[in-house]
Amino acid sequence: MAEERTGKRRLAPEDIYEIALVSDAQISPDGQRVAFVRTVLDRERNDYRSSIWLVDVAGGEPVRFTTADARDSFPRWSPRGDRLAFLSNRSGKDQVWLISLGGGEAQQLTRFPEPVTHFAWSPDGTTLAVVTKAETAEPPEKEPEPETDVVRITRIRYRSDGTPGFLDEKRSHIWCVPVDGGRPWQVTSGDFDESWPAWSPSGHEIAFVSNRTPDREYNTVSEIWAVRASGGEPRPVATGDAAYFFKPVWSPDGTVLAFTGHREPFAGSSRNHQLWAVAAGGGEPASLTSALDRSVEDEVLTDTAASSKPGPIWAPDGRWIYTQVSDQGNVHLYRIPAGGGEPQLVVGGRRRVVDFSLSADGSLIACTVSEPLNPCDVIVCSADGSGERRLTRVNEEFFATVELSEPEEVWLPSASEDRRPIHAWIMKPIGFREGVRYPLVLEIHGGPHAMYGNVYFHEFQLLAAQGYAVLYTNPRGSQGYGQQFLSCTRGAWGEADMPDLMGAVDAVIERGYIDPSRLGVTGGSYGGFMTNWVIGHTDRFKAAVTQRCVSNLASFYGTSDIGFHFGEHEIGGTPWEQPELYRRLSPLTYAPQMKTPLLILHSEQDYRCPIEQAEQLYVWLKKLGRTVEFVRFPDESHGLSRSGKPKHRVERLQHILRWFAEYL
Ligand SMILES: CSCC[C@H](NC=O)C(=O)N[C@@H](CO)C(=O)O
Repeated sequence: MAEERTGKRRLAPEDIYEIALVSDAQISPDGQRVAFVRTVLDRERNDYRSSIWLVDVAGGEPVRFTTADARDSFPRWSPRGDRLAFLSNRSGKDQVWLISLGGGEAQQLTRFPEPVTHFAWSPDGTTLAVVTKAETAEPPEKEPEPETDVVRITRIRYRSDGTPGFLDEKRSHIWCVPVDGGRPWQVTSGDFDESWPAWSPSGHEIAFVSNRTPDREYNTVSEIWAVRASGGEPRPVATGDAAYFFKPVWSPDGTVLAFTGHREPFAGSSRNHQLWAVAAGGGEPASLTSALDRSVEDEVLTDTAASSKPGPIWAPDGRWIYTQVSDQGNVHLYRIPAGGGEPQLVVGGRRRVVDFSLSADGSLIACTVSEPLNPCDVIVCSADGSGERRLTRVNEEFFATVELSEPEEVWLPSASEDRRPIHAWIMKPIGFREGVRYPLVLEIHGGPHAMYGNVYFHEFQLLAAQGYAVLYTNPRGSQGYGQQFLSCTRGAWGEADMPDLMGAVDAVIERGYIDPSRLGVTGGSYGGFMTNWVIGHTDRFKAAVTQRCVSNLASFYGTSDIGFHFGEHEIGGTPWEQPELYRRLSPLTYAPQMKTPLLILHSEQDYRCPIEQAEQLYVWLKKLGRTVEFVRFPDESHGLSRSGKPKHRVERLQHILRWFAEYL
């Protein structure tokens, strides 16, 4: 029907292979060109490939600049703009490569035995500050054979989601690597993990992020330190037990350091990240965004994006600091007066500013943006946001062939006593006709401190393509609506937010085109927790899919890589201090009440919400005689839906569609 009307076909799970992802838009110092990363899913190799592309700011077709059959990422212009440094796995592990804008092949700069995870150009363009866990600059002649395969664990942090196996004893440190020959030297050392190097404008010092507190094994502190580029003892800049600081950036005159974060490390993601400034010599940091009541980070969730690492950027005239701000489902670019004052919106609209960069004179900005019907493109505008132009149309051709459902942005009353309006999006099914009543799928986001928003979401579009209406909301606990809304789910998981979800479902049913006997529910991570919670507290849903879920908070405390801090803060105590609270808030407690046919999707290497969470739920429901199925994804982590092997990503989507087709 839809096809007849529009001449377009319906979206399919495998269409993830048709969508190219662009990210990390880096404008050249002279503002003439933008380098960006273009990532595609390689069906044959069941892997990802990415390359660096260039596009003229004046317009024209983007051109592919790096051509290796590899994963190239993180392009960064030399200060003179005559070459690009980037990360590439061409030699096996990610290392720094250099390519001249004048032509010629890329040259490998670093040969560390461990991957390089981040780097920064020195202001004079002679040296790179590089982050790696390597202990030597060159690989050893021969890797020593391990004496045993038995693993001895002595630290509380011994696994980290996304790192297969167990964490090793190596630490991430900063090295300096001369760009035109010469031996690299190690700048920081010791039992600390360093990240995010930022050169002082004079090139004498490097600021960085580390946790150097004595209790660092157990706490979640993140401090700002600085060290002479030649090496030596680092000095504290913004440190101590109340530091939860990231992404340092120097003022152009070198007197001030700005960074993001907050002052309650244990509260983690449940606090807005603010922008702070401190005298570069150290002192008391002052917040520049305390009146904003929003986070200066990108908090939006999607299943269709490549990663980049944007941080605040100080304008060359020293007046402004540019930063992302998460606001009601959008991620906008703001500039914050460095001396204090009203933040100014620079790039707004119903969209997500994924990353951004400034030309050397600060007159031009390049950004990657994402919108509900377009996953990603590169735009350019002036320093105040005026004169915006789109430089790429990466997926225009593909999206001209498929029909998408345009999400309607609405505010719907919560079913809680306060009837608070909850921000939500409704997608009508493809082929929608007046007078017909459709099944509805409620999507619940994770975090809980993240947000859905104005971005393309393949899973939602697929459900709409299969004839479902889709509802997604930002209930209590979500980012983007202020501190009070963000943290009010503490000690009240499920209890505080379920009424918001159910109020939204009721409000959509009232619109008249939903069949109330055909409601489905799904979500991942905390959204999986909530899916379990919801079906344990109501029988209104006819089918459910729980993904990377949590079912038992007491075992989550001991098995998740973040259980002993995130879990403890979010629930409000340890399992031995609050056994009744852990029992009350665990979905498993309500398993006997769960009647909804449930599909459990889980990755076997999920160390965030370990697969034992799914196993417990599966066996309990099976023993209770319920309709339940368990699909396990080998060699995948918590990030399966976003960065898993392409074939598994397609299979995951197919399982979701299959379950709803059968039970909804
Ligand atoms: C419910 S326990 C851990 C939840 C996890 N939070 C932090 O890592 C989570 O909900 N993650 C979300 C958002 O990133 C996800 O979609 O995986």
